[in-house]
Amino acid sequence: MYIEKLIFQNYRNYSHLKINLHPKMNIFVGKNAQGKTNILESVYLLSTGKSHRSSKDQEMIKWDKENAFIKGEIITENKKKVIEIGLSKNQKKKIKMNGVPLKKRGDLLGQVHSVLFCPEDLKLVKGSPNERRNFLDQEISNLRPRYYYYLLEYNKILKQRNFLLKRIKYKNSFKDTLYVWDQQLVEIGSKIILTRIHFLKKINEFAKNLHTEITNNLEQIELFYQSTVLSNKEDIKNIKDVFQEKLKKNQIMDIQRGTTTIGPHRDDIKINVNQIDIRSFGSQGQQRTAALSLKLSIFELIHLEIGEYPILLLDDVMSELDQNRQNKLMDSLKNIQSLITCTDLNFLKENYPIENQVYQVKNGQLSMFS
Ligand SMILES: Nc1ncnc2c1ncn2[C@@H]1O[C@H](COP(=O)(O)OP(=O)(O)OP(=O)(O)O)[C@@H](O)[C@H]1O
Repeated sequence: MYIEKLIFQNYRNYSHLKINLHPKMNIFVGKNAQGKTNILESVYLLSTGKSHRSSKDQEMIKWDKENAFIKGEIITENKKKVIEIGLSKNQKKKIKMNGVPLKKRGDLLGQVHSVLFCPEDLKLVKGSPNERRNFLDQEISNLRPRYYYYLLEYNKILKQRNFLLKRIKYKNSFKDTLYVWDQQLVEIGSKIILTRIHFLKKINEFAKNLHTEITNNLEQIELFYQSTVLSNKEDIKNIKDVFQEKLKKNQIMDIQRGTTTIGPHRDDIKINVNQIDIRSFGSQGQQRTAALSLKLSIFELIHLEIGEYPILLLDDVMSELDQNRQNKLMDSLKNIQSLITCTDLNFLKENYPIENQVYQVKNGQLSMFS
């Protein structure tokens, strides 16, 4: 799939922008803080309904304006999908697909696929378990939109259970109703755990091959789902039984702490390289390469599942790679659409055909690079 046209109004540092994108490589070059990442962010927004770096939609509205508008025309399976997003300082975000308003952000998931690589990806390996859970949840939701609704439901139940736990501390009779929330938590939480386990197994297969290729056979990667609801049998009934049992076992502790101490909201992904946990023991280079393998695996998995390559967004990553890895990456971009940001064009091989594909970005304005 590829994005054919992008239109902005009062989005970030852009007043107006209208560009036709190349179906293959598009390069955005410019100094720092000119608006290069903002372009990639808009494509991420059109595919997920949210920013990859701001939790508040309003932050994407141009500072002195009340509303922003972002529109993308995407070609997928030879059909055109038009996605429009309207942001407002005092209203909820509005999303339309082919002119029809979508009721929820979840309805947009699975329509347009993009994979973003950015310097912050290192957090995937180095950061807290929350980073890895969010990564997994986001990627699963894009490919299995129903999962997104499981998550919403789970978080709602979890909030209610935690609220009740805090009340039990002061009035013990509330304990009688705890089982209602436990049952619901187990029901939906087990589905989340099982979906994550299956998804991670698929990513693991891709990651193993990609990682040995990227590291010239020097390193082997292995991903494991680390669950607080440990269950050695990966079937739904078994996970439910263990989850229920553990909730009961941890009840006193949960009441004391006023929070639910086990469940998918506390799980993690373990990343081993050459059988060593690289979160704690890996070098920065190893961690970076592992993050790259993880993202590339998602890219391949999307291709396998939907039969089309997603749009690739590379935010300032070329400068992080050595010559060999840059060349490898450039070669793999031949048949897909990519949007690449950079501060110089040193990574381009001399004979690389880049006519009409390089834009100069300066203070929220685009011009063809000459
Ligand atoms: N809501 C907003 N309204 C107006 N300008 C904004 C808004 N949000 C961010 N900006 C501006 O956008 C610019 C940053 O854009 P962006 O993150 O795309 O930079 P960049 O070109 O990718 O830079 P770098 O190479 O440093 O990553 C900054 O000048 C910032 O002040």
